[in-house]
Amino acid sequence: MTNTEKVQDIFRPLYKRDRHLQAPEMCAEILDLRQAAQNNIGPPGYRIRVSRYYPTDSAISHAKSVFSSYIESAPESVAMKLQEALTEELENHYDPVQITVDELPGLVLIPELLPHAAQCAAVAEIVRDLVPDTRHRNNLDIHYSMGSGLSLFEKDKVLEPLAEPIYMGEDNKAEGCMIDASATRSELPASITPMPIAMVRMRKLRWITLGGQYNWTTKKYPTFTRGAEGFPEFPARMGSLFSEPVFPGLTPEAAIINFYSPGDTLSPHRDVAELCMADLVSVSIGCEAVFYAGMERYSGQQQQQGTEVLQPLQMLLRSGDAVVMGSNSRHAYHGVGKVWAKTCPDYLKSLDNFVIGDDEEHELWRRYGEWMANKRVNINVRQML
Ligand SMILES: O=C(O)CCC(=O)C(=O)O
Ligand SMILES: [Fe+2]
Repeated sequence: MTNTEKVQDIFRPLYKRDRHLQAPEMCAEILDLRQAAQNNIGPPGYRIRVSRYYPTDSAISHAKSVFSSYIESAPESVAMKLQEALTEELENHYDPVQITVDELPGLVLIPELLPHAAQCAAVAEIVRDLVPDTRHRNNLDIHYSMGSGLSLFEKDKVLEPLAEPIYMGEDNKAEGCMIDASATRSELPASITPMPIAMVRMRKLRWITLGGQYNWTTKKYPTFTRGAEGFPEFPARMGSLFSEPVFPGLTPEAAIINFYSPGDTLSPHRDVAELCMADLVSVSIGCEAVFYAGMERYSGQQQQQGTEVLQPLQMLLRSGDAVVMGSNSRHAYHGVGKVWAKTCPDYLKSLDNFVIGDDEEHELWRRYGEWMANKRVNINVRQML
C-alpha cells in the first residue's frame, strides 16, 4: 500500500462519519476549541496545552491597533458602526489563547482570534474588492468570461462561457492530493452553459487566489518571481491582518480564499508548493466546520516521512478561529469534512445593522449577510519564498 493510500484509508472514515453528523457537539472525538481553552482537556489520545497567544501586553495593543486601522478603511457606510462595535469588543476583553497539541508539534489553534467587527469588514473586502479584481484568479475563470470583474451581488447578471477554455497546464498528480482537490473545489458541469450570478454566489464560486496564483491543476505556483504576472503583490489591506503582530514571522505572499456551502468538503491534502517553511495560516469566517489534521509519527526529533500517519486530530472551527501550521506540522495532511448550515453567527448574518446610509446600501449589506448565513469563508495564507 502506498503512503497516499494509507492516508486515504485513515481519513475516509472521518468524512463518512461527519457527513451525517447533525451537530459537531455530538462527537466526542471532535475537539471544541472554545471548550478546550476553558478546561484544558483534549479528545481521547491527545494531550493539549493552553496558554496566552500574544506574548506581551504590547503585542495585544499593537494587534488592537491593526484591527482598528483595518476597520478604518472599511466602506464609509459601515466604518463608523464597525469601529464602535470593535471598541466595545476589545475593551470588554481581547486576550486570545492558543492551544497546542503534543502529538502535532507546530500546530497552533487560536479560537476567537479575529474580532467580530474585523470579520465583518473582511467579508466586505472579499466580496467588494478581492473577488471582482481580475488579478485574482478563481475556479470559474478558465471557463467563463469575468468581464471587468466578478460582481457577486449584481442583479440579473449571467456569466457567459469563454469560446475556448484557458489552458491551465497538465495535471502532474503531485503527491498530496488524494481525492483531487481541484475537482471537488470547482464542480463544473460537463458542458459549460451560461451561469446565473445567483448560482455562482450560492454554490459555484469555490475559491479565489491572492498574490502568488497557485494553480490547482498543476498544484504549483506559475512563478516565484515577485511582481511577475502570476505573482502580483499581496493585497496590502488584507495582508495587514496576516502579519506581525497578529501572525508574527509570516510575510503574506499568497492566499487561497475558499468558499464553502453546507455539503462542500475539502479532500485531504498537503500544501507543499511553497519554497519556504514559514507558517501556513488559516482563518475561518461564517459557518462552523470540522477540520482534520494528521501527520506522520513524530519521533521526538524528526518527522519520519513515508512512515505511519497518525489518526488525524479532528476539530471544530468557528467564525474567527485561526489555525497555524508551522514547523513539523507545516506539511501535515489536512482537510475539511463538513460545514454545518445555520451556524453562522448573528453579527455576520445581519451585516446591515452596521450601515448608516441610504436604502440601497442597506439592501446590499442585507444581501451580504443573507449570503454569509449559509457560507464558510476560509482565508488560507502562505509565504512562498
Ligand atoms: O478550509 C480550510 O479550513 C482549509 C483550506 C485548505 O486547506 C487550503 O486552502 O489549502
Ligand atoms: Fe490546505
